[in-house]
Amino acid sequence: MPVIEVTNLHKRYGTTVAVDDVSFTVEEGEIFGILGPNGAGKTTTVECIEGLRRPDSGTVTVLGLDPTSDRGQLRQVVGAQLQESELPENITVAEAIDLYASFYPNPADPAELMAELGLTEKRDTRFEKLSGGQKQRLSIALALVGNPKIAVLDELTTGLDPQARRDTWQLVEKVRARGVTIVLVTHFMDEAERLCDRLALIDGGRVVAIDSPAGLIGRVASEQTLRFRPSSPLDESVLATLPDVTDVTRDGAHYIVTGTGNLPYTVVTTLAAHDVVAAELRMDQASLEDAFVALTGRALDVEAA
Ligand SMILES: Nc1ncnc2c1ncn2[C@@H]1O[C@H](COP(=O)(O)OP(=O)(O)OP(=O)(O)O)[C@@H](O)[C@H]1O
Repeated sequence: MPVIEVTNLHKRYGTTVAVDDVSFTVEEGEIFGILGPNGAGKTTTVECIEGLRRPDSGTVTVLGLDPTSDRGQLRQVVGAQLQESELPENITVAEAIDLYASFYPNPADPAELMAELGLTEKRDTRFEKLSGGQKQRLSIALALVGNPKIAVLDELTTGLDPQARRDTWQLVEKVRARGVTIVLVTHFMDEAERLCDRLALIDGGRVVAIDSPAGLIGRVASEQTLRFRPSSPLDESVLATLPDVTDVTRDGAHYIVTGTGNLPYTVVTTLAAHDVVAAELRMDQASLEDAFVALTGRALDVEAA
């Protein structure tokens, strides 16, 4: 059953159309990504879901509520990550969590939440002294302190180093494992590919496609390429006649095999049957980025990365 339904959402700021026509549904328990370049309308869309902005037309329903008219009820069930500027610099981690817990009738246990988010050691540290990753973890804690059914996470890992990004991704998976539905706004392909069950590609205020990451990739490229150096000479026709193989070419000592299906398995087992080992084996597969370029006709602008 969908927990969020967005239908023909349209929102403009003066003459700027931020969201032209966006429709999607989010199912209970999934991580739903909203992926698109800067200015695509992602934040405006989730702000309409959070009741922070009123759509000019179209409808948004969240757990049966209208986010604008039922904002009070909505805040009890939707946890939003707060912007950094919303916290005073000298508040400590524990004070911030206690403060936000006081807004809710059935808040999470602050000590448990801090432990789960790896913040226990930082409980008495002031906000301004936290690292980027720690601030991010605190903002996730504040989004979860009300025990929401839905958490909206916007640009979660922007500005974080690679390790902190991976830690944050694990955290998001832990949150989902608790049964929280997650709406994740991002312009990072790897993040979307790793975390999202389904995602909406948004460009210019419109939905370009909605699918699983694998489904989106599969729409634009069903072929894979294997490159390797055979450990002993091999007749190309042995590979070229395999059912999954569409093409075999040579690049010096290397073979480049293109095909579909379970290509690596087919090729490696065939080589083994001829006592040949594939040395320096590398596989190239289309990525979400390739899918984005193919579906929108342009590369993702990552200036804010
Ligand atoms: N408060 C505002 N007033 C005027 N224009 C705005 C406002 N907020 C957003 N916009 C414009 O609306 C368009 C969509 O912005 P939005 O922030 O929703 O996109 P986004 O996909 O979240 O982008 P980003 O990844 O850069 O945050 C942009 O052209 C932006 O400049």
